[in-house]
Amino acid sequence: TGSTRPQRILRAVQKNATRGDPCSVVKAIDDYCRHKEWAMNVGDEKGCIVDSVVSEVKPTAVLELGTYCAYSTVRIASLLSPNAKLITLEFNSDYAAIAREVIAWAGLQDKIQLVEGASGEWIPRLKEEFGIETFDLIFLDHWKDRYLPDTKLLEKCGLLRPGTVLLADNVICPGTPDYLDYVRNSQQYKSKFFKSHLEYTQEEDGLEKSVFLG
Ligand SMILES: O=C(NCCCCCn1ccc2cnccc21)c1cc(-c2ccc(F)cc2)cc(O)c1O
Ligand SMILES: [Mg+2]
Repeated sequence: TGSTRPQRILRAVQKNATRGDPCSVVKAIDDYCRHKEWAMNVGDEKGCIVDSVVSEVKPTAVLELGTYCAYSTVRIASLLSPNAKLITLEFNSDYAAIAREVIAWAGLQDKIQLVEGASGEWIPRLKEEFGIETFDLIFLDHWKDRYLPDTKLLEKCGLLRPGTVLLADNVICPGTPDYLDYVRNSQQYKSKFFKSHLEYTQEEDGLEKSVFLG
């Protein structure tokens, strides 16, 4: 049996990136996925928008929903202050295993906690299991039909505070219409769309940045 796409991405990182150098890990994945085979990383174009939001928010507590091969995990964590922490949730255990190796190659295992499981099951447990009060930044990049229910669950669990930023990938492609409708029409959010393209393609996509107002 052959290798999987995540395994080939990890191999490209181990071949082309420098241990302990997150930027080289990000570049190795982008080069592989742009020139060899497409994969659902947020990618370099949308990644620059993610970078600018992280730099503006300066979060100390970050939640990522959807790790995949840890491309955005590494990209975000590399911008965090020394005491900041990132919790990333991955449902697929094969993806999680690869992600752990990519995170280790980047040398970011002390900043990142990878949790395996479903958002609906884990969000209610985050406060107790990880001593989290509220998150400063949440990156939504998991099942597109879970963005809205999980946002409501995060509200219900008291994991948002006035000023918490939700940054959502793929709001155009594959699309998250019910989530967009909610954050753009709710009095509890100030929402802004960042037009971009689907990773490594010319297809339209974008990120939605929504500030929770409380
Ligand atoms: O599906 C996408 N991502 C989600 C993957 C599965 C997440 C599973 N998961 C992880 C944590 C977690 C916690 N709870 C429950 C489930 C959970 C995705 C797809 C495309 C895409 C694909 C084909 C195409 F033609 C165009 C676009 C592009 C993207 O950028 C994407 O992100
Ligand atoms: Mg995505």
